[in-house]
Amino acid sequence: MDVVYFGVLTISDTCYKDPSKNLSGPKLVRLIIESFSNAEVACSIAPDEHAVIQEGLCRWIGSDFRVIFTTGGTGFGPRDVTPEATKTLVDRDCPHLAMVIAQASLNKTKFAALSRGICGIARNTLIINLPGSEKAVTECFATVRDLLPHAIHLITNELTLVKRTHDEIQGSRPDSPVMGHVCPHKTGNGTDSDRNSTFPMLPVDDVLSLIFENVKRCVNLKKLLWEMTSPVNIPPFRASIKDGYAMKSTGFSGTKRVLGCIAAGDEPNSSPMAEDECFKINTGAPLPVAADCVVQVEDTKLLQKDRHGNEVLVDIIAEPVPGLDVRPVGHDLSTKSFIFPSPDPSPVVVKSLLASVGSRIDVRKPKIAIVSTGSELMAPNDAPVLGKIYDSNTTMLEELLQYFGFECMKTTVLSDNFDETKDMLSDLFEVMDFVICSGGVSMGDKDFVKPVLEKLNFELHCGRVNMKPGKPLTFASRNDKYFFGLPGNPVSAFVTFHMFALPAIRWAAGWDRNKCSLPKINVKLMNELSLDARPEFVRASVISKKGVLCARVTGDQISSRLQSIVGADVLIHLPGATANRPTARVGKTYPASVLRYDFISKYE
Ligand SMILES: Nc1nc2c(c(=O)[nH]1)N[C@H]1C(S)=C(S)[C@@H](COP(=O)(O)OP(=O)(O)OC[C@H]3O[C@@H](n4cnc5c(N)ncnc54)[C@H](O)[C@@H]3O)O[C@H]1N2
Ligand code: MOO
Ligand SMILES: [Mg+2]
Repeated sequence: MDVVYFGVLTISDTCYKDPSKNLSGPKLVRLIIESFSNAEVACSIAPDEHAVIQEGLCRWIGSDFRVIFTTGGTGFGPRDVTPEATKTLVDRDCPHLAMVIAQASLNKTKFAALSRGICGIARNTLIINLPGSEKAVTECFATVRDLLPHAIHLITNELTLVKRTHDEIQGSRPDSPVMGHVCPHKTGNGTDSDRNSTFPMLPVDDVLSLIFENVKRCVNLKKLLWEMTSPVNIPPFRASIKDGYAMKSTGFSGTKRVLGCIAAGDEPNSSPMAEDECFKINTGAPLPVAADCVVQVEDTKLLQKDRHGNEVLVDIIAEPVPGLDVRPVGHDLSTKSFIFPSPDPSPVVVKSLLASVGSRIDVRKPKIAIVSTGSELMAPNDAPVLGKIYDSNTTMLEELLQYFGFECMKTTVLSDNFDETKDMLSDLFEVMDFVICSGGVSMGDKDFVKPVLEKLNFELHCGRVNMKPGKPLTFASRNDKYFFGLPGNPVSAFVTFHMFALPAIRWAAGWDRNKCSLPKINVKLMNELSLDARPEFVRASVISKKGVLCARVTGDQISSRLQSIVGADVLIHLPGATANRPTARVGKTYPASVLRYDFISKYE
């Protein structure tokens, strides 16, 4: 097993004079050894002197040392010069690494703002400045620990080292529960000797960013809807809020003569009315011109009817006050004001609000087709055939589109054939904006989707995502045409539809970016789960226990088992496993994407 060399340089006048005071240096050494079984760590102490610090660093840079941690000398004191001494030695800055450290430290204490440590690459060596305290180095090391194997591989740019980095540093400690760690950067060249996928395994968030960067909007909802003003007042007349009697508020309570009845739909009555007179009126009916208030029927007594049964005299018990139970003209929405107080593209909202002002706009929606690939697929109404399976993805994706308010214009099932796939996609894209395809995107010699896209001159933005399920997800575009290649396993297709295809379609349909992805909540985990090397999106039912949202996993999570979507309210986001974090524990809180509106399965 190859050794990976680390250097730890303590930078402190005090420790230089009295090494027994050096606590953070030995602490770092222990942390490195505990984390990486094949690590060899050299350590040294330098005073806060620019030249001596550089001398110490240069002893290690460019030799076999892959990572140097410095501790101390990063503060605001006049002799704190570690960042300056480091800066002139590095060839390439790593500001984001420094940012991650700062961010994590700031979460613990705002005094972290007084540390000026930098990170950078000097030849083949990564230098990381950490503060001087033992507590700070422990916290900062925990922040960067998992990044180191990948960082080392990237700096050295060696595929063999990637593998070694995996196998030796992270995965194969005899006591490590994490075997087979997956490096998101790992890509092969697809040749006979390296048959790994040529597509880098991108983080989920990077794929979402690629989607938002590349998908164009097919409609400008801002211009079309959000800036639209009302052509009418609601209500268009002063309307009664109650069933009761309309009168003048100046007439006070007491006995009043009933002049007639006004029902919803009647024209506003403009006959004169004295203070001791009133009209019987229904909810929603227009107030008589002479009236300024309504007293509800419960606050009146019927005193007299005529022989036809019509009311003649009523006793008004409650005091009539101006405006009582009257909705003024334009109270709910006035002419020329915005119809939508905020952008909300839900079809229910848009269509009903437009209807309320007497308008109808057919907002252009993305044109979407669903394609299922697989020579093994039978339609659900076919008689069973040996070797074939029923196609569930077509139905599932069609229903999902409908559930989220989009339409599927066409569905097609294709066998695993290059030309058939190419011709069909070519035809579909004559009309469609989106093709949501499932199957045929992984590593098999019948997985033709990626080659077909290349043949059709699509740009493949993503061919693999670091997630489970859904690894081979493919996203490609050509001008204003977009292709999602969801992995064929039904649950992978289900999860990747929600995580990627839905946000893309919503974005194209004009939704605000922060509304495109499923809403997220926090849930308490009810099952202990071993973590996969890939971040995992686990289907679970939500149970509200006295208001606390708890999530129970829906059985076996293998991506072929469609039953795991039964009762699935959320996708719990579990992180990838590390040597220190092999499991997700019961009672721990995790973020979860909400799959459906009725997302609480049970109340306890
Ligand atoms: N050598 C490797 N093999 C596989 C890898 C890998 O990285 N290296 N990835 C695996 C992962 S992860 C997934 S997910 C699948 C995805 O494969 P494809 O997208 O190529 O899909 P197919 O191979 O066509 O089918 C996979 C599976 O799903 C069933 N299927 C497909 N379509 C439907 C449908 N419409 N209804 C129901 N079931 C469907 C199909 O019969 C297969 O069993 O690849 C792994 N392989
Ligand atoms: O990504 Mo696959 O979906 O792990 O089965
Ligand atoms: Mg396949």
